[in-house]
Amino acid sequence: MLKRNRNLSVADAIRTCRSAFWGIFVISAVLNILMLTGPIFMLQVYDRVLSSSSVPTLVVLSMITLSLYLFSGMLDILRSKALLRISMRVYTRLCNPSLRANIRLPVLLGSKGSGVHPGRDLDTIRRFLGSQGPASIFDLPFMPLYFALVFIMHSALGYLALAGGALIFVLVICNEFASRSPTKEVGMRTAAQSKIMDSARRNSEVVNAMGMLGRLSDRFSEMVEPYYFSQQMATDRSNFYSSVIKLLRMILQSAMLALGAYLAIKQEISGGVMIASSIIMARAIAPIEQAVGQWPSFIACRQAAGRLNQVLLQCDVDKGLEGLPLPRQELTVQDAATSAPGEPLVLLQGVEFSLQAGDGLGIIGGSGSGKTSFARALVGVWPVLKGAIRLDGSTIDQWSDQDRGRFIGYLPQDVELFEGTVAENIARFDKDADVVAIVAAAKMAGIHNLIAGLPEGYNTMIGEGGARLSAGQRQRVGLARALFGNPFLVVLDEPNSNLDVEGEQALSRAMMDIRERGGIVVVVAHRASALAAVNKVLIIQNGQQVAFGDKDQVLSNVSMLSGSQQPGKVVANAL
Ligand SMILES: Nc1ncnc2c1ncn2[C@@H]1O[C@H](COP(=O)(O)OP(=O)(O)OP(=O)(O)O)[C@@H](O)[C@H]1O
Repeated sequence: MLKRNRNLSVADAIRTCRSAFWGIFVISAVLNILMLTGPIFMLQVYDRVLSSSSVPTLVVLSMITLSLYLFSGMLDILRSKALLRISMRVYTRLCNPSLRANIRLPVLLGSKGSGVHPGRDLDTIRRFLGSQGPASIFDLPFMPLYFALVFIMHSALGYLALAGGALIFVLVICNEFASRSPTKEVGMRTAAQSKIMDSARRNSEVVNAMGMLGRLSDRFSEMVEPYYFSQQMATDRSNFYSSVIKLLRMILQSAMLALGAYLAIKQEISGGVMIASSIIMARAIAPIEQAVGQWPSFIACRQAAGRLNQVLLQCDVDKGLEGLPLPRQELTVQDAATSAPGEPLVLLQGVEFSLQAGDGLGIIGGSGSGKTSFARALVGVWPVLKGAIRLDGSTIDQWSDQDRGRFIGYLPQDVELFEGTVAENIARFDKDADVVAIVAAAKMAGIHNLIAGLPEGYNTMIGEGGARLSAGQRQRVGLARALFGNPFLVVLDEPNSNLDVEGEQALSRAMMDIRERGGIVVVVAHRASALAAVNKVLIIQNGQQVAFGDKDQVLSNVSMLSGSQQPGKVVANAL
């Protein structure tokens, strides 16, 4: 069945909790009605109990009030629990798309995406949704209820409450505008700081060996000051508005009491109404005050949601169709040009050739000529700006992510292994991988005996990035990973840079195996030995294709040009 994948947006994920949000809305409605328990109790005590001096009435009223308080306490706990569950559900729904976006970002945006952290943004959203922030937002729609009640008590009290409420509302809007940009700035600066931290940690050996610690710390310190400044500005502004609103609330409450007392003196309202209206007023303003307190996290959540949405949308590039037949016959490159993701500069262009099943291509060229760029375009991680790269007529992006992994094997220049066991790395972390296939890939890469000699064989943990293996071992595990599952197209970028003679022989054998089973192997080479198992050669210089054809012919042409009789030397010259 052909199926189109699509990333979930933050709104989609929140929408899946629609019924839970309705539940919270109903709980909030009941809670807000129950909030009137205190003022009504006070009203009754003043106007009924004191005037009648009836102790039984006081006891009954107290019992009812206590029950209502307990009930509202339970509802409050229920609402907090529901919010926590919603936050976890949204988090779980977006966890995988965010992780995928995180992995795709560098390939799509290059260095431009380095400040974007989908995981961190998702965490910000989760924390806000699980906090009391949404609860205070849910309380806001019930404010008119309190104002209406104050109006019912006396219109003068109602107008005063309304004027106070409007003033506070204006302050909330000012707070929103004042906090928006510093909060955004804080987010950006935090991301920049973690970037430095991450890169220093990743390159810790270089930093320690060459005494770069001090200089990196200085660089980090230079970033701390502006970070503190924006953080301080965001907090200062938010605190300022919270304090002003708090002050206003206190003034308003006393003003309500004063106006109530005046009206009571004039015998327009009772003493109970005077107290109750002041309490209701405080209750009406409480959600605004809470919302202002939660405002920085609300803005941070909204900005994180906006960023995450954009990233999820941008990374929704799995336009492939599941179930498209896998390629088996040919690779065609038509006047292809490529550049690094997110970079405008074209790094390689005018590449044109085609290979049939069973072919092996060696790519040679000087340093920085564009070989790796082409290898990346070939496996679909760098964009094809012009022309096309097709496998059996289809461009790589026409296959779904998952299917692509079934016909592409790639060994990058920096091998990039993952924390896990040798077997997991070879099997590309496929939990259902067949052990026989893992061992077959290892044997093909000539590393089976070496793995068997490790302390726990295939179950040996190799550490972060394969740190517990030697460079040559890493390269061969990477080769086995590229060969795993017998992919149709295997692209190897300088696979022999760390190999000994035995390793190079295993590599040549593996390349021959690929060709014999009807696959296509492409190898980027600096050393002539890597060309032993190929029948075609492509020469790239200065970001352009210089020659393509049968190995012997291309090498002898270059040989004639350079006047050398030895193909090995010719290759070296071509590099
Ligand atoms: N991520 C990147 N962003 C911008 N430019 C890049 C990026 N990666 C490589 N380049 C540039 O692209 C050009 C080709 O680089 P590439 O890595 O393809 O060369 P290469 O032929 O593989 O070199 P080498 O043999 O040294 O590995 C170089 O000029 C390099 O500076």
